[in-house]
Amino acid sequence: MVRVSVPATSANLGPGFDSIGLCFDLFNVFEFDEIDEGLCFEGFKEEFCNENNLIYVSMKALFNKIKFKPKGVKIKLVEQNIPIARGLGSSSSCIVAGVIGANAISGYQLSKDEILDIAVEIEGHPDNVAPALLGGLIVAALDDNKPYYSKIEVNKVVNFYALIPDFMLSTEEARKVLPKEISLKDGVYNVSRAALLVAAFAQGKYELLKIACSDKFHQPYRGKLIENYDDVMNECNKNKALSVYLSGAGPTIMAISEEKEFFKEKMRTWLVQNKMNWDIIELKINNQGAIIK
Ligand SMILES: Nc1ncnc2c1ncn2[C@@H]1O[C@H](COP(=O)(O)OP(=O)(O)OP(=O)(O)O)[C@@H](O)[C@H]1O
Ligand SMILES: N[C@@H](CCO)C(=O)O
Repeated sequence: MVRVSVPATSANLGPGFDSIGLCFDLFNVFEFDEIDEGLCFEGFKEEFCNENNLIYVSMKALFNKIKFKPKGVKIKLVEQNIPIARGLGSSSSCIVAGVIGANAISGYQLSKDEILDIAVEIEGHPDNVAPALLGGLIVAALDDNKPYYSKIEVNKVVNFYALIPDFMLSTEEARKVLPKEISLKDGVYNVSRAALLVAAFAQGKYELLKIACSDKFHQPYRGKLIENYDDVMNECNKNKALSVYLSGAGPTIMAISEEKEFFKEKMRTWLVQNKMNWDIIELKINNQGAIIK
């Protein structure tokens, strides 16, 4: 049996659409076994117990690549801590776990970079699967669909608060509302901020995040899909967040704050007063990425 633990991620970080992502200490845990025959699921909701299960699809991608035929496969969901379709990388946790689990079952034939290539091919963009696999802050670009990346270990502490609504927003739906083209002005706005964001994390200059985390590529369009989006963003800013951005494809809104309990308690009280059934959790950066236990 192989046990794989895959962390949550927050992609885009504002301006880094499809290219920047950060890894957090919140894990989904899976177990993999080669069995005598068939496909067996344990611990999953009924809707995921079939051949379309993203973990199984990801396993098959690796098996096909190396031409390995398992007799049968058992996949167990041991812990699901990453909420589904909330912008915290639940799909990349499944993809990364599946590819790692299949690599283990078939005798560890592929390297981490080869695992990443397969995971990116399945997800279509690298900004969730790369930090989930490798940890830290990942900056990545695709060239001919192959990912090229650089990892920054983030060691200077800053507090991240995920404000998680009680409704889902799938990445598929959230990509449908994006514009096909962007203006040069918006391009310059995002390119300059994405570069500033990476430098701010590399040098621990978090005071730059206020400017660096803003975006014109996706947030203005996706914000309209999220009830209370503007109110939550404004309230985080009122409570002196260093920065606020839409995590991944949303609907989770991520606030970065130098304040600790004060920020969390103020926001929690405000959510209750406004009868909004959102959760707020503190997340710590994880520099390690997915592990086999
Ligand atoms: N435990 C699970 N078992 C099977 N499939 C899962 C599981 N968790 C997530 N998924 C798959 O991932 C999909 C959600 O992925 P989606 O990309 O929409 O959101 P996300 O990955 O949570 O957020 P984001 O990509 O914005 O960070 C689900 O519809 C399902 O297909
Ligand atoms: N970069 C992706 C992240 C979600 O998977 C998006 O914003 O659609």
